[in-house]
Amino acid sequence: MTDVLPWLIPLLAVVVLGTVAAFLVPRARRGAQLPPPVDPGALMDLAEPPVVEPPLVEPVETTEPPVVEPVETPELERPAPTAGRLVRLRDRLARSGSPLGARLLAVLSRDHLTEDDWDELEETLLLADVGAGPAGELIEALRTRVRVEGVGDPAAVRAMLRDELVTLVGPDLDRTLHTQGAEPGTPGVVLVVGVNGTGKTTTVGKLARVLVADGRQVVLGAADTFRAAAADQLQTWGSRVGVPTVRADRDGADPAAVAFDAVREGRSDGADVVLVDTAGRLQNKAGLMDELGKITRVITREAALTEVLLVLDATTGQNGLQQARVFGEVAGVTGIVLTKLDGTAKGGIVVAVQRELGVPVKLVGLGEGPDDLAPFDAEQFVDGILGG
Ligand SMILES: Nc1nc2c(ncn2[C@@H]2O[C@H](COP(=O)(O)OP(=O)(O)OP(=O)(O)O)[C@@H](O)[C@H]2O)c(=O)[nH]1
Repeated sequence: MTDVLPWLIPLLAVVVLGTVAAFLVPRARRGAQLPPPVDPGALMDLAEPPVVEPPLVEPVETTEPPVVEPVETPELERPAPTAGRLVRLRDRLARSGSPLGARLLAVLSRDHLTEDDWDELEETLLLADVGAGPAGELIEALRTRVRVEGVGDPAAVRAMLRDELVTLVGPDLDRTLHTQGAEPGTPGVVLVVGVNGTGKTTTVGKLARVLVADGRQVVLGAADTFRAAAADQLQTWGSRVGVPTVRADRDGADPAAVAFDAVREGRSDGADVVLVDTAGRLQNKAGLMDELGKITRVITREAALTEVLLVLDATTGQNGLQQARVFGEVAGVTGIVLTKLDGTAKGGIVVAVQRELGVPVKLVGLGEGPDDLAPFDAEQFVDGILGG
């Protein structure tokens, strides 16, 4: 036994070591296997949402100072003189195809006027928006004169019709635009109101030119803070003739505050007239109409309102009368501006609206050109309609 021991011990050691190795090597191989790849989506579901760092914004190095473009001062325009504007523009009335004059003359020139002829005359007047009352009055006046004077040569018929139309339009109405300050040291203040799109901003711009042409110093107030582009539009009108515009520093600002600032600015600048443009409003929108009342009240803290102009679109016909009525109540309208008379055969609205409101038409818009606004005059207007 002792002889076997010296080689038996190493043999046992080899056997033990082999067994241990056989056991350990496969485990080591398994442990070395990589776990299957982890789906990042699955982790995202379980883990806290990652904190997303904002991307680093590289500071932009400016090597050159920014280029400041010089502000170009536009060359000031010289508006057309006020006198004679309606004469200059009156062919627009005739050209706009105002068939009123031509048709009235054609019927009146017939040899023997029958009842049908008189009906036709009345219908022509109604189609031109003269209104039933004034149309009836005109027919009566013409009937009387035809009975007395007879229907003679075309020139006499024309003169007769002209007379009666001028009477209907109102040659004696005071159409003065009140732009003188109510007290010494205060500017005249003209507030311009009306429904959307009738031409208020355009009218304020054109009116500024009329006043500049007459040598007056004007300030504009952009109290239409409702339509974003209105203040820009107004400012453009003003800058063309060197007239400053007071405007809000943000959209939707309080229009009464802008109106107030404009009047204050006009006063401190020693301006002659402040023209205040307002947002278009529907006559049935109570909030906007209240706002108009507020604008009026606030302005008068600084200076008296000398004129409230209601801008009416002549092409809207009888609908304009309804507007006129409501604005008359809320804003105390003192004068009417009839725009777009160049685009309508409904010149008779001049008569109808004056009757409806008891307020004279003071200005008429006869085109989109900057000087296509004219002080209204009954005789020149009728001559325009009759194409004479
Ligand atoms: N043909 C013609 N177009 C006119 C006349 N007056 C104004 N317009 C046009 O009418 C459109 C509306 O004019 P605006 O001055 O913007 O009207 P607004 O009343 O200020 O409009 P809101 O601010 O939206 O209420 C413009 O395209 C003007 O050029 C006119 O006498 N004749």
